[in-house]
Amino acid sequence: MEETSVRDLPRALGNEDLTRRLAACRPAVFLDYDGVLTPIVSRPEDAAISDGMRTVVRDLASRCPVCVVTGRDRAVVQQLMGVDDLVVAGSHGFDIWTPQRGSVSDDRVARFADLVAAVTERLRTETETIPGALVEPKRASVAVHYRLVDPADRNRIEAIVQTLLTDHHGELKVTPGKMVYELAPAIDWDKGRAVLYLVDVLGLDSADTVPVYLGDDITDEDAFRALRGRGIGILVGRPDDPEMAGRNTAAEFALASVDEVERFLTTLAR
Ligand SMILES: O=P(O)(O)OC[C@H]1O[C@H](O[C@H]2O[C@H](CO)[C@@H](O)[C@H](O)[C@H]2O)[C@H](O)[C@@H](O)[C@@H]1O
Repeated sequence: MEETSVRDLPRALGNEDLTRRLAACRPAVFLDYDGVLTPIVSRPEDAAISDGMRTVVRDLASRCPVCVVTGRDRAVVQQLMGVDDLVVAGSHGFDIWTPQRGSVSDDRVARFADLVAAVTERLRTETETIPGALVEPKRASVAVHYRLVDPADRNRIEAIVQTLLTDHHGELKVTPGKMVYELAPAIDWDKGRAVLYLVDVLGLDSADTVPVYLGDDITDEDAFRALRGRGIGILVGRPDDPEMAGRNTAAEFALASVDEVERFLTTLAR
């Protein structure tokens, strides 16, 4: 799979090649939430979408298919966005919902509810004495955040996660994100699989539709890879951001910030 240094990605805004490709087909837009529709902030519960971004997402959804593909719990992201009529794939694509059909998740996911509950409980108990550690429960996965943890204590979080992986060998997987470990059932499913599933379920697999995915985090790379050759991946972030340092990406284009995302979506919505 072809990957590019974030530093070498062409910018999406004003890019002639991208403009030509988008003009030739109807876009189907897949949007990550944190770092794309809202800036990264210290506490997950404070990541509220701006009125301007909410309006442009709504405008876009009235013109073409729009899906939110997020690591967040589905209900939480719907509440944070103040929008409940979009297709949402929550918990990194493990929990997929459409306004017309309700839940359309892969059947395997429901079997892991007990595992996710047990891992969430252990994370809560074992990180209790680490100041700043945040455990974020979700319907089909769980995150443990260390953004607010003293750097000297972060290895304690990593050790807890490693022990959980050992104790649940073969049934649990971890994906690192931006100052977070995301723990999910170890099934062959991720944001990339979720996007391809949605393309199929929503009937977007036609020659006149081009899937466009906007994401910023490591888990979004699965979606960029999945769309290579059949869609367009756009990475949101700057190469000089320490959380992007040294990263290679399967995305084809870049937007530098949430403000640029809003400008790009505004252009698409016209
Ligand atoms: O797939 P996404 O919609 O981008 O969600 C990825 C994770 O985002 C959230 O955590 C990140 O954003 C927080 C708020 O800006 C920040 O405090 C945290 O450090 C970041 O990792 C969210 O809380 C997670 O559940 C998502 O999986």
